[in-house]
Amino acid sequence: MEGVDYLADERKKTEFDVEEMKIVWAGSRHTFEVSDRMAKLVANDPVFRKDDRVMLARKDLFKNTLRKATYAWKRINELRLSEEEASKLRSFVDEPAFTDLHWGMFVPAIKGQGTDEQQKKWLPLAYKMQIIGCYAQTELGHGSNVQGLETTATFDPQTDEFVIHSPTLTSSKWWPGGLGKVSTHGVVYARLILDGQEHGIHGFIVQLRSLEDHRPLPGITVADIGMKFGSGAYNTMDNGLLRFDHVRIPRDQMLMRVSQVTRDGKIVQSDVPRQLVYGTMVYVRQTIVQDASIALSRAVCIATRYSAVRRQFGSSNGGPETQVIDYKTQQSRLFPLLASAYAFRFVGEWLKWLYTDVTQRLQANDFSTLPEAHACTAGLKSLTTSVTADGIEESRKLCGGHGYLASSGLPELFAVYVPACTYEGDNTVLMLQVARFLMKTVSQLGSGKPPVGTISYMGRIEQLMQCRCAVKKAGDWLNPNAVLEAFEARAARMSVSCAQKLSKFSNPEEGFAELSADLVEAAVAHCQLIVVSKFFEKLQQDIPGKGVKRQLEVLCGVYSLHLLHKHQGDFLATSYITPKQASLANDQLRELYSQVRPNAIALVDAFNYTDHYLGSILGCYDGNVYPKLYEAAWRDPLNDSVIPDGYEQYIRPLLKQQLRVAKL
Ligand SMILES: Cc1cc2nc3c(=O)[nH]c(=O)nc-3n(C[C@H](O)[C@H](O)[C@H](O)COP(=O)(O)OP(=O)(O)OC[C@H]3O[C@@H](n4cnc5c(N)ncnc54)[C@H](O)[C@@H]3O)c2cc1C
Repeated sequence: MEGVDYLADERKKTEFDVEEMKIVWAGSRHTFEVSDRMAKLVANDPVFRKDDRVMLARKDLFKNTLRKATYAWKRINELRLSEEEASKLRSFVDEPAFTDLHWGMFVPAIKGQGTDEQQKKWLPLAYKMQIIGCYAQTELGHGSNVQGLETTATFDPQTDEFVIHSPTLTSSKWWPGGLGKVSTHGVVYARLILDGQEHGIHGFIVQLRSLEDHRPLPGITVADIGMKFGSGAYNTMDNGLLRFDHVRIPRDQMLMRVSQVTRDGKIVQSDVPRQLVYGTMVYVRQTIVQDASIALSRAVCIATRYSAVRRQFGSSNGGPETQVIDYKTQQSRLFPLLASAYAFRFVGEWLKWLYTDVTQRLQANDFSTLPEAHACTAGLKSLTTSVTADGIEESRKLCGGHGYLASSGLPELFAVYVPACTYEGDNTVLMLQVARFLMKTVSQLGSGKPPVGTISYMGRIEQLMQCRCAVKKAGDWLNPNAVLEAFEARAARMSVSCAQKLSKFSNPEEGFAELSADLVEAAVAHCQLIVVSKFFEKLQQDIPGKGVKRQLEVLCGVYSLHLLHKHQGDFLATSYITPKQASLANDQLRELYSQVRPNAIALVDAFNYTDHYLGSILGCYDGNVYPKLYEAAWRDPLNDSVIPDGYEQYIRPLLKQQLRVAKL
């Protein structure tokens, strides 16, 4: 039945002001209004339809993406949208496309690494999309280890040019999004060679295709790298391969904000500090953390709504069966993910602030907080994307068999999201960077240089090594100080334990390699502490709206206590808590699940996602799941005919025992 809200009873149970929670989730009333307007604009425009995406063959899929991206650009111009509105509109189109790399990597690379003249020359062209750019760093044989890249940029003083060359097969650029079929230009990373001497990896703006007929320029071989994981998903993107055969570019196309090559082929450092480049990295990683909260909240919204619709067992006297959301096992899998989505939203918001703070400090030549900010963004990128990828898959399982249908939206969401664990830094490699920072911090304790920002708890190391948990009853775990101290003591003790083990090795690098798995665990503990503490900080703000703050307190409790329960081995092994206190934490966690239950639907409604954006029959707002699943099945191309194509050729000969004469 159209217009009936099958989740209305659930919505009546809500104990807080959902409209106010929408503002909290969006970050501000202004952001909420912009998002709401852009989401509806996209949802109501048939060009942005995406329910057929998983069934399209690659070429049709790609052409359709080109159409959507170009049409979106047309609408952005027609409606004179601001940068904020345009970026929201693109995100609600919800389809990976060359534009993501153009706006997300190519433009920021020129802004961050180009001189003022270079920015003046290239940015206006990029802003109007008169050129389309990609970010070409990774090679077939080299990804995480950027210093191992093989592409060369050799300066030719005779012609005042760089010669860009791919000396081996493994030096072929491999993966850059937008490169395969669309980009006209790329920021290409290559090994700088001056007078036979190597000078490290630098970025170069290289034109790849003709602006007249789109053909690759002489010396350039470029193509798509082929189908990727899943249907639809990231296959809308033309990730590409690229080889250079002695391609010449003018000297002024090396990005020279930090290092410059002079006319006579000398390298000089500009007065711009090298550390400025890290500012861009902090920016990109904070957007990844924001995206993690969005992807996780989408999956959780689908799983929560469907869990309230789906019923199994427990019928008495012919009454309805039990809603699966009422099973404690379902709650213990689902509600921590719901709480994580909110936790990541708030830590992402804080990272945005951190980026502004870092930028201002860099401009004032203050680099003191940079190592901490760098470690913190690397760690949070790694933590939030890993949890989100696993959380989307868990949400799929929470939807039982129907979660496996493409129309649930979850398989495609997983396939499109999971590479976030790899790009912009492999998650394990990033956690190892955090671990290095932690080990350095521990080694400097007592040197008179107090740890700052998210690592400042290490300044209280003596207290954190000795203190014991004071919890006596389950309710004591609601005290933020008790929870924070538990996470601080665990993180500090794990780091110190690693440092002690490391000190036994005569060669520290060998020790680091040997202990790397333990070091990653210590880094994860540190990053979980950051998320927990930022959630508590959020709760200290003035949060208006009936019952809104109360719900967030419950979610914060769920987030922290589920981590404590899941990692209780760490907390017990570091002797901060006793088995009895671990058990009390779990009792409190169960109690919190009961408090989330009546509000679960409203908590996912607060994300304010349109049915178009969710792209899931199981997650639709009205909960009218079954008729929609039934209708969707009939729309599958296999159901175009009752008798399938291939019946005469294969099924009939099989059934009639005529395989010897069949044309197979
Ligand atoms: C969808 C997608 C889009 C991409 N887009 C772009 C793009 O636009 N531009 C671009 O330049 N690149 C792009 N990339 C490439 C991406 O940045 C790299 O894949 C990424 O940096 C990881 O590098 P890798 O593939 O070499 O992995 P590897 O480093 O080879 O990882 C393989 C395994 O080795 C482990 N490992 C590696 N080093 C260490 C170590 N020191 N210690 C312990 N373990 C280690 C990793 O944890 C992993 O388990 C994209 C990749 C994907 C999947």
